[in-house]
Amino acid sequence: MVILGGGPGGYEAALVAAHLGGEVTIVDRDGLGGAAVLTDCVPSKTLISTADYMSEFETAADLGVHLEDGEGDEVSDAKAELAEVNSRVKDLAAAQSRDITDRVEEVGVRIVPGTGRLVSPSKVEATLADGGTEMLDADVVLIATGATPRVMDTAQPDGERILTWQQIYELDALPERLVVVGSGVTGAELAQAYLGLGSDVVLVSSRDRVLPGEDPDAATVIEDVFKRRGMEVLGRSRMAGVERRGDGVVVRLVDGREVEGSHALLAVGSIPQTAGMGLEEVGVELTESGHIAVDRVSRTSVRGVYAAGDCTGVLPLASVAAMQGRIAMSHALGDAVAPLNLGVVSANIFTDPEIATVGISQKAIDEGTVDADVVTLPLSRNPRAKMSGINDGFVKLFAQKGSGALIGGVVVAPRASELIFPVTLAVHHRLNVDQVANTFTVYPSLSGSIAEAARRLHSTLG
Ligand SMILES: Cc1cc2nc3c(=O)[nH]c(=O)nc-3n(C[C@H](O)[C@H](O)[C@H](O)COP(=O)(O)OP(=O)(O)OC[C@H]3O[C@@H](n4cnc5c(N)ncnc54)[C@H](O)[C@@H]3O)c2cc1C
Ligand SMILES: NC(=O)c1ccc[n+]([C@@H]2O[C@H](COP(=O)([O-])OP(=O)(O)OC[C@H]3O[C@@H](n4cnc5c(N)ncnc54)[C@H](O)[C@@H]3O)[C@@H](O)[C@H]2O)c1
Repeated sequence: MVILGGGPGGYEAALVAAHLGGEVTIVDRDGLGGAAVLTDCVPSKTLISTADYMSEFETAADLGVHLEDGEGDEVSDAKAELAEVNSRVKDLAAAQSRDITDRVEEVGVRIVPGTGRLVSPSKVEATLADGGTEMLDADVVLIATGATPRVMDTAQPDGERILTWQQIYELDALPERLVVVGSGVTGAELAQAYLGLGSDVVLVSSRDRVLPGEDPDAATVIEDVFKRRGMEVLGRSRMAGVERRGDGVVVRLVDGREVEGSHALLAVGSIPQTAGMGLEEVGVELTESGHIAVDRVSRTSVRGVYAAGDCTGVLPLASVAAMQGRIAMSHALGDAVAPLNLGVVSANIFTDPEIATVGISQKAIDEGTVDADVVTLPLSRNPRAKMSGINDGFVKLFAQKGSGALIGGVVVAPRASELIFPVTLAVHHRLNVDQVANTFTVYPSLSGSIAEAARRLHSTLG
């Protein structure tokens, strides 16, 4: 088995293939763990952990805690040393990459540092990082080369003041005024992170509201929190371009307005890394957007060539990339395999509060493609939330009409990423609302609201 790309799609596949007895080689350009570990998921969540920690100081007084400086004067703010924060982020990412390298090497996987391209369905040429090339024979090839930030001709990153999300960890001082362009998940998460760290932040959002692809109630909560904490959110504002001016940057909008800042962060989406790799020459079908077309067991249009992760555009999450990679290897090696089921994927947006989702969406219900009952409980009525000073957030559950099977849910809360698991378990195993409602929860706990929402849905049955 030859795997191109050592991100979650590639390395998780390698582990499964090795356990199933395959002889596995990974060709990887940037380091194991991929963009997920080195520049995207892991660094952003580590940065956000520092920002979250700092926002605890802002609400400390509400819980009766007053912070003093050395002279006994009350202070309400902590200060982030960005150089220290970024050095922790990069060390942590590098350590995680090393851990993954050790894990795959322990099970006998060979790692070839370099760039791979397909010569035929059974041959991969690796241009080696330390010079030269190597031809690798393969019974099975897995392409897991990920995606890279989309860059516009009129908005070229310079790595100093005009930055992609992969370049921000080189900053050694906090941007005074950061203009974040794009209010998808990447833009929203990082805009709030820098706000929490102490920057002035302007969020340029091309749509009516932030997080356009997400649950509208959840996005409304987040936009309100952003504004309340002092972020300037420019709705219906599309960037035309960005340039350096004096000591700062100017983001030009298509309607002629200009937004000035000390730095700009571009978060306007990603493009798949599928060009120049011999894919089309070998007959691998690409979609219009340049993604590799795959089925639910990760097969491409060419026998023996599989693809997983962001290069497929199925659902750009590390967890989905890993699952696609594992499925590909199990399928190729003849092990039992269940096709990918996107209906049970749980995802989380690491804003404060977090937004976690699983299963069907509010949009599917509103559009009439799913017939479901909905109950939403604000967290402000939950006893544990009151004790902890949590005012924003809710639990929303979707139950299939008639059967009462739980088919989806949204949790907006601190650590919603942890709270969504019982809902995911219920959706995955098609538990009905009564089974969830009659399960013990700790008193007092935020998860009590999940059981309570299920209890309310009981009244809609039959
Ligand atoms: C800012 C940000 C935050 C995110 N946060 C989360 C999160 O919290 N949770 C989550 O689930 N997802 C998150 N994601 C999404 C997640 O990072 C991706 O879905 C994930 O990285 C996809 O994994 P992958 O294996 O497909 O590719 P990648 O992680 O991109 O890895 C691909 C690897 O392939 C290598 N490569 C590319 N071309 C070649 C070639 N020709 N030859 C050899 N090697 C090659 C690259 O160097 C890289 O090492 C985030 C994304 C962004 C942008
Ligand atoms: N916590 C997580 O799991 C996490 C975090 C980040 C990203 N991701 C994954 O990556 C995917 C992509 O997210 P993303 O936010 O990087 O990209 P995206 O494509 O979802 O969002 C980009 C946003 O930029 C806007 N945009 C594009 N051009 C613009 C312009 N000229 N001016 C202003 N706005 C413009 C788009 O309208 C869009 O809303 C997510 O759907 C998610 O699957 C996951």
